[in-house]
Amino acid sequence: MIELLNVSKVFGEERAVDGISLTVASGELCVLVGTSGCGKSTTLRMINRLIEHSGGQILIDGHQIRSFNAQVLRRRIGYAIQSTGLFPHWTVARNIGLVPRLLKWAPARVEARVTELMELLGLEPALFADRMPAQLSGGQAQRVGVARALAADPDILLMDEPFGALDPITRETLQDELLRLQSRLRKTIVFVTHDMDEALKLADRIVVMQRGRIVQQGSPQALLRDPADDFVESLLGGPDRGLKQAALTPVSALMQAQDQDLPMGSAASPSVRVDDSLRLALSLMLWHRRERLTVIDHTGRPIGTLSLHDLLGAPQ
Ligand SMILES: Nc1ncnc2c1ncn2[C@@H]1O[C@H](COP(=O)(O)OP(=O)(O)OP(=O)(O)O)[C@@H](O)[C@H]1O
Repeated sequence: MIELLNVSKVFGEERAVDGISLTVASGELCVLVGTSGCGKSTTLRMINRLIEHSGGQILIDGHQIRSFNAQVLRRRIGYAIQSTGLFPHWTVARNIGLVPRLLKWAPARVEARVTELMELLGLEPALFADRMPAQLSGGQAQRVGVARALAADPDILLMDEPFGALDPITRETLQDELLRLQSRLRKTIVFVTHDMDEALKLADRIVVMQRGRIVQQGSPQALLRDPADDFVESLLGGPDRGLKQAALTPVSALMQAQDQDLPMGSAASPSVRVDDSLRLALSLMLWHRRERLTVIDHTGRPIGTLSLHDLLGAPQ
């Protein structure tokens, strides 16, 4: 668990972070979001003491971070950044094994861990272990950066715009992989982005910052339902909010199950999977000009229907 209690950071005359309080529970994925210069990266970097806080307290599992040696603390916390920070003259394998080597793991254990992580991140070891960072695409380099952050199996992961420089498709793939990894590893993650769609997709909890302060925090659904002010509402996309909310809700939330003896779509009627989003369902209705879709399970078996009427009746 990470706790920030009334934390500030002053650079010269500027209060980059101005008295923020925040608790990130174990296993939670917390996303800090806000416009450029609002203090997101500074907040993140205070947690692993790359930047020392000027006021307040930061605790990890109940202990003040200042009670730890800064280097020891940093080796306990994974850190992935947009520019990857890979050493250009080291191979991929050597880059990933950095922290375990610093922790003096036996070479065979480091090697096994590097191979395990490369497989976990979809980087075939035989193909990539001996490559240099310059021989990687942006997406592959980001995977290496994430693998390196996970190398010593830290409980806490700090991620600063890790997918920021990627094309939308690669970015989405890596977001999906992060969610898949997180469902398995349950790390405590603080993730910084200025992209609200990324925040809505990834976060258990979103923390919106503005000029060094927290203006709102809550689940993606809670923010969409009830933005605290015009700033949060505009970050959330203003009138696009309805679609963003639909993107977060699965078809299963509103479908009418078949066993309720409701009229099914015809065999030729367009179908949507039960775990697809309501946004996709709406898009299919618009595309096919139909007010009703057949809902199928992952085997393709029809299990219910979803109508436009059901969609419009969705609770806010
Ligand atoms: N080392 C530093 N020295 C002086 N001022 C700094 C330093 N680091 C950050 N700042 C200032 O602190 C403020 C917050 O910066 P920070 O990098 O935390 O913002 P951010 O929300 O992460 O922005 P971005 O999305 O553009 O990265 C900015 O005004 C920045 O200029």
